[in-house]
Amino acid sequence: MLVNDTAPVPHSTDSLISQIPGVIFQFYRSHCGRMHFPYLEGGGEALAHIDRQQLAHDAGQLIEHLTGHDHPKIMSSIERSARWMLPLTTRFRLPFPKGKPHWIAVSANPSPASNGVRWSGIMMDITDQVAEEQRLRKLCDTDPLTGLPNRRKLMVHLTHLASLSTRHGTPLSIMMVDIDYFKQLNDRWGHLQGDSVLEQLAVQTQQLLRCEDMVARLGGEEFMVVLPLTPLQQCHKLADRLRHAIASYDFGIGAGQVTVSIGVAEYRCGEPLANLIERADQALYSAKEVGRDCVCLLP
Ligand SMILES: Nc1nc2c(ncn2[C@@H]2O[C@H](COP(=O)(O)OP(=O)(O)OP(=O)(O)O)[C@@H](O)[C@H]2O)c(=O)[nH]1
Repeated sequence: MLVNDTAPVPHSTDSLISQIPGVIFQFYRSHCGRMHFPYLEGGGEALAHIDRQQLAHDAGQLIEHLTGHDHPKIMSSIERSARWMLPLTTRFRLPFPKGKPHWIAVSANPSPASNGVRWSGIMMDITDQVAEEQRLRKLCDTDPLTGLPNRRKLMVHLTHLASLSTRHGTPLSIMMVDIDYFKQLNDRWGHLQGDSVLEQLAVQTQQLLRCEDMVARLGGEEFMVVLPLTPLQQCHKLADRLRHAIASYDFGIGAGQVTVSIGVAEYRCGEPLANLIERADQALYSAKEVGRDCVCLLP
């Protein structure tokens, strides 16, 4: 007998809803802040273990126990949606009994109800999608050879630190680090050995820094180190320690074969970042000019 797979199979709405990979809900919040789900139906692994009966009476506990910053984030989304009658669109991590929390996306429309606001909407488990987004973001932000942040990631970070420095008047310094005669090193020892030097240099530099500092590969044999809460003189000392550590390290071709020149500059509150980078570049240029394997600074 032939079966027509494309013909809709008759379903009751309830059995259809129980099979969808997410939940349909109504959520109510009274003017005094009491929250509950008058309606919550559907399927999906992450949402399967939640206590629906409890949520039908009180949703406050579930929301209060959300992971990380999700509680204040979701409360302010609810508040904004209720105040301006705008769609509620957000995502949060739902604790999962075994393993990592699952990411849940919420999309709901508000409407005024007696003594409060009622939202009608859907929740979907988007854990796989978020993992893929994180993987792609890491790919965009990382230098594939050394695993260090790349120029793009560095600029986002530096912009954030510069605005903190301007707001709080705190010091911020950078180092521009460039390997000396890297072309000769490649020519003499081969490109693979050159790559290995870059990788090891990344590790060596990171080991000298505090966890809030960042070292990034700008491209080729050039790196930048960003040091929050660090004035110029302190940055100068650290740069000299780094220069010395590199010069005395054996990168697999004998100690003393790899040296770096370093340009150091300090951020002036409120200036464009391009000016800071330009000064560090000029300082690096001076270090190359005076013979390499040294540190120069420009305040
Ligand atoms: N092995 C390797 N070499 C690279 C990579 N990226 C850039 N280079 C090489 O780095 C060299 C940089 O050469 P230059 O810009 O002339 O600089 P330098 O020889 O270090 O000279 P100074 O900076 O003036 O001391 C070039 O030969 C590039 O091919 C990389 O990812 N791996």
